[in-house]
Amino acid sequence: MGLSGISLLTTTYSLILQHQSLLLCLRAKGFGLDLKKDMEGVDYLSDERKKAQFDVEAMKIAWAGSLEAFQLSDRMAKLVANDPAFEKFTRPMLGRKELIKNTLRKAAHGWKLIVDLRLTEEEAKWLRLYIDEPAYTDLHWGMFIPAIEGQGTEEQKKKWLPLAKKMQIIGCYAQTELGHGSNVQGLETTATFDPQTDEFIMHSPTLTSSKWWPGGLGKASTHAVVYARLIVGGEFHGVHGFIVQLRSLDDHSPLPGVTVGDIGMKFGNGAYNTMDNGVLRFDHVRIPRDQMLMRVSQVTREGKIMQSDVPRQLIYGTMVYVRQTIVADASKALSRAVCIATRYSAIRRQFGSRNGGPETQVIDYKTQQSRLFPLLASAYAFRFVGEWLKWLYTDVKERLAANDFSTLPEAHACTAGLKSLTTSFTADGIEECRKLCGGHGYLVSSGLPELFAVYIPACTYEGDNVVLLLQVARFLVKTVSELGYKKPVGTTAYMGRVASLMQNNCAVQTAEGWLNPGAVVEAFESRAARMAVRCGQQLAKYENPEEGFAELSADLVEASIAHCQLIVVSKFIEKLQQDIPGKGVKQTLEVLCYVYALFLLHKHQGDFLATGYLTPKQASLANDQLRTLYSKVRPNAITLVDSFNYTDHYLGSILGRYDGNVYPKLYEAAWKDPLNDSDVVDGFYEYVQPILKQKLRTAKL
Ligand SMILES: CCCCCCC/C=C/C(=O)SCCNC(=O)CCNC(=O)[C@H](O)C(C)(C)COP(=O)(O)OP(=O)(O)OC[C@H]1O[C@@H](n2cnc3c(N)ncnc32)[C@H](O)[C@@H]1OP(=O)(O)O
Ligand SMILES: Cc1cc2nc3c(=O)[nH]c(=O)nc-3n(C[C@H](O)[C@H](O)[C@H](O)COP(=O)(O)OP(=O)(O)OC[C@H]3O[C@@H](n4cnc5c(N)ncnc54)[C@H](O)[C@@H]3O)c2cc1C
Repeated sequence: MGLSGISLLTTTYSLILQHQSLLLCLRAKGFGLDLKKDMEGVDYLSDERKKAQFDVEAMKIAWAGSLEAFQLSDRMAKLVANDPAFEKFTRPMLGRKELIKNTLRKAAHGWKLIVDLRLTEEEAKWLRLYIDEPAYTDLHWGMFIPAIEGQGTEEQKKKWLPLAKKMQIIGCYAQTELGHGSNVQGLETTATFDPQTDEFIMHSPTLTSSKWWPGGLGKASTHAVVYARLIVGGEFHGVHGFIVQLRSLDDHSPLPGVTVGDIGMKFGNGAYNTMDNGVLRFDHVRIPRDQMLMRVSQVTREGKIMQSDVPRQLIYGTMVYVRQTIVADASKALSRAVCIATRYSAIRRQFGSRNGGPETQVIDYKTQQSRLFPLLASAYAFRFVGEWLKWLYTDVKERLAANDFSTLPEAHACTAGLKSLTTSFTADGIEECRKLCGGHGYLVSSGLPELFAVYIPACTYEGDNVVLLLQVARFLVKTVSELGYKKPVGTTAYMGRVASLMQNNCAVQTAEGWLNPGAVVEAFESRAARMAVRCGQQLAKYENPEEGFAELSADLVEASIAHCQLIVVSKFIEKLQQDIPGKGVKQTLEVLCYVYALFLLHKHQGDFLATGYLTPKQASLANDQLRTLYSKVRPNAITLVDSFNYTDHYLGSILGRYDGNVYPKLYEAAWKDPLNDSDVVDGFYEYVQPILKQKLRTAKL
């Protein structure tokens, strides 16, 4: 089709949209327009794509981490996108029972592909990601298996892992209870050792001890790792994990003494309701002694407690692992929302038409850029910090295997803090992307409402974000208090220069002066160090440190955020010190890195000014530079989101379509809504017509 053909069609559509009643009339009379056929194959974003100042294919590899990682992810994305079994358009319209059945079907189809195509564990992980539907398999692979791997003995791993990895059993992670989630030491479920029979008796003594929330527990799991208070000889010996069979492997019915079910509907349509979060109660259920996970502590046949030289915190190890994966997931969720909002912002036009010419693309408004581009930069920042955190976790895991526990506190603080920082920002960022898309962003077909509904519990699960920042604060306060005699290392190494960070002030004199990694890092280090030291000084005024900690907790949370933002900024800058091939790739990433850092500096300028590191003039220069940076991002915006390499299936958004063919597809989708199956709505004759036909006798009307 030639250009004149396209413009003719576009004009026709706008006329149609303005005169919808006319179209309804045409439809009713059978004059249907084949919108799909007419607009297929046109790339409405091609002009935008031509503006790119970098090699998109090389950027895709930088985003994926390596050529191999890119190829693997791309293969799995296409495998899912081309398989009609993974259709998800109708998901938000399904009732709960249909929804769960549909999810079970997709999970079974996914497993069949994994087996038939002999996919590796890494490929299978990406396949599940692109299926893009929360399911019991997430918890089976993401928590049940890691819990056994991290807390089981060699013998236990040998017995349980092959069964789990062949999916001959399905497991979940049952820790949270109705009465306690954050406070793990407050759990009430008991596991009492019976020396007569060499068994543990699992019991739920109160209503509040009912397990509540575990994903996959409600309907799918046959087994669970259950966290319970270990009681031996009448004494409490801390909370431990136990492998407990819940349902029959023959007919899936709950075993005697086990009460289990789903906890009910959650926020949003579709969304996380594909997951069977469950409730579980035990009535004196007996399990063999060797089903307590015994890497940390062992209970002998005689009922003796033996401690290995492994710290008790390893019982929390699965959470450290999952928090690390959640940081990587934050960049995926944020980049997805940003991809939708960026493409749509280039298609959407409002105001500014001159001499009958086109209106302004909303992406060209500076306000739109100042809201959108920091989110784009954050998606890249989270991608790189996630990559680093994966490295840190792998390193810790190797050390733990060799009984070196020295880096565990740092790993705990980093995973807890970055999980909190990235999920809170991403949840807000998805909602901002919805607003950036105006009214159409509120349509389910934009993909944003479901993405938001699926994503927001990440601020709560795997540790409430405030509770986790308080864990970071404990770590920071400890680091500050030990400065006199212990050299801080890793992410707190900057505290070792606390004296100069407290004294030196920012030297930046011009807006260009902010384009200096050293100046940026020093600003973030000084702010974080000063906030942590200030908290330490305040705490010292309290006789009871716990009381002081509680009293100052809001300030401590802010100090933790400053520390975590410093980590993200530093890791982005470190990434740029590596060799990053491809024309213009490194330069474009540098722009994004400065956008990320200076956006944070602008947003939190109160901290930077209050700690005395910056003058108002320097803060204002940072903001001037930020405006210039937005202009540098603008020509690359579309190709920067193309570099995420998301298929239209994965994005699940009409507004974010690769070809930008938004209006015809939105229009087409509306007619697929079941409400439009008939012209006269079900219920009209019962409830609407009687009102229309009533003869009012009321005097006033
Ligand atoms: C791929 C999967 C898809 C994702 C789907 C999502 C599914 C969701 C699953 C879940 O939500 S599972 C349940 C998650 N639950 C939580 O995250 C609970 C949060 N609470 C806790 O982690 C702990 O209770 C607490 C807040 C850390 C407090 O624990 P406790 O009272 O025992 O400790 P403290 O006295 O505060 O600290 C003692 C000591 O231990 C250190 N520490 C705490 N946690 C860890 C850890 N995970 N690893 C290493 N070390 C840890 C802490 O720093 C203290 O150290 P010191 O100061 O004594 O040196
Ligand atoms: C979708 C979803 C899936 C989940 N999946 C699982 C699962 O598979 N397995 C599992 O075991 N659990 C699961 N959970 C449970 C989850 O881990 C807990 O909900 C989470 O740890 C938070 O605990 P809580 O609900 O007890 O919150 P609470 O601790 O009751 O938090 C309520 C409020 O109190 C505040 N607060 C609590 N303690 C403090 C404190 N010390 N200082 C200051 N403020 C505080 C919090 O900030 C929050 O604002 C899931 C939850 C959700 C929403």
